Amino acid sequence: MQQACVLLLQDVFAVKVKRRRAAGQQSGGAVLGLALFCCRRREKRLEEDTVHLHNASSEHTHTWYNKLKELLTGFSSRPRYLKVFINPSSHKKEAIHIYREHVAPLFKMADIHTDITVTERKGHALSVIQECKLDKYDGVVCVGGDGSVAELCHALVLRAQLDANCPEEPVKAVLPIGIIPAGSTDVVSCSVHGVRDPVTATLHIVLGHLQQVDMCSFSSCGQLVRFGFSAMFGFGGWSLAHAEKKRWMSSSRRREYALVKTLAKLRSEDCQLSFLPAKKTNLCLSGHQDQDQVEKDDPVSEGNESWITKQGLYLNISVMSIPCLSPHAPKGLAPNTSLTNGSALLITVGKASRSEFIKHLKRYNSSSGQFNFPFVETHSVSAVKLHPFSLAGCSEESEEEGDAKEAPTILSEGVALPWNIDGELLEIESEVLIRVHSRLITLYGEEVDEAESTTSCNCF
Ligand SMILES: Nc1ncnc2c1ncn2[C@@H]1O[C@H](COP(=O)(O)OP(=O)(O)OP(=O)(O)O)[C@@H](O)[C@H]1O
Repeated sequence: MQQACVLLLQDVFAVKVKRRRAAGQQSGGAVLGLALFCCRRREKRLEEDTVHLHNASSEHTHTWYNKLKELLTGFSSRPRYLKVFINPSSHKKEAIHIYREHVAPLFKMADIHTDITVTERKGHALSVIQECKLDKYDGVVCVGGDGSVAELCHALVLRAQLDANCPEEPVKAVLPIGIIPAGSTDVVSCSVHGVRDPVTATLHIVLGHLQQVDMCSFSSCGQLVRFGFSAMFGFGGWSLAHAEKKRWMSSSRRREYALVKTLAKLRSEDCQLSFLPAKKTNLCLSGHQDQDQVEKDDPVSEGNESWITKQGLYLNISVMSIPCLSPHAPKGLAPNTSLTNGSALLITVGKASRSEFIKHLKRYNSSSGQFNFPFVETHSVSAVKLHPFSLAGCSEESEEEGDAKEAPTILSEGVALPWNIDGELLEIESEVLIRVHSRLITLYGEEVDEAESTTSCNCF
């Protein structure tokens, strides 16, 4: 006996008339009914499925076909024409293959037309976005890793700002972005899909699932550096700087090498850190406070803004406006950070011994508790100012346990320090101002609480 099932039209992305055809026959043939191409959910994964409706009457079949087509074109968020960027150099150089194999067939089935650019160098996508006519497209698709995604998101927001002739304030990007993961970590893709899966990502695009997402602006000396989702300073910046020197290694080996090297030369940065607590919810997930840090508890008002300022030695400072989920950190580098609440999670890691710091890092890979250390603080913020001093708590030479607690040594003035902004290395000399901008960009996907964990990090 056949089982009845319910298929929601919102999950259907194409309808075709089925005909009986002889081998090699291109057209005509007796009508057999309809095929509905739809999406099925398996936890966070979206999978393609087909439902067959049998009916030998050509008239009935075409009545159903025309009505279903009309209903499907009524979904206004579904794209018809997409600008696609493919980074052929991402991760294992599989982006073009991933696009051809998993993405293009679904776009074709859903009657989505594409205009494809295979990027040739860093900054290529940015220059195309700056010059092309955007209003003919319904969305942009990025096939690549986090660096490519960050470049495109930055490009679209910058373009919106230029088009609006509004240099002072960020302007919401006019086109949504679909992200087909082809990188090594893919935290932005994981944060809106919950899995690193090109089919899931494509089906979110095809079905027009739109998710608004907060972004940050990063500026220094009054100049915009870029728009992005996350930044790490200290351990995260140095680790990326070490990794970039070994581009010839595979990305997993490079990441492991950089982690080990940065841990061996664990250093803390002497900084003045100011932040603007997010309105209403100033989440302090751990509540722990480093006693050695000089803290001005009373907020200092600048205009209508009340900044809290601290000074001290930090092993790492992260600011993340999205949860940064990945298979390595299923709950995210910034767990419970909503994509749309207009705030970011500030995570500060103060002085700690190497073994304590490793314990903190390892907990990202398991379930929780990564903030339950006396040297870790978290705050929900809407802006952060980070002023590194030329004095740095530095233990570059020694590799003994507890190095990071040693006395600071003096670095020369004007030294540019590494920042990891969305996985891209930026070297910045002076104070950096980070502001969170609510719902600055729209991504194809949805809010998810946790990523599917397919790998475990064996770096330690
Ligand atoms: N043809 C190309 N050759 C070299 N670099 C490119 C090319 N096209 C784009 N890029 C640049 O490569 C950088 C990294 O790209 P991407 O993040 O996609 O790959 P990845 O670094 O291997 O992945 P992940 O960040 O996940 O490790 C981006 O800044 C992008 O601008």
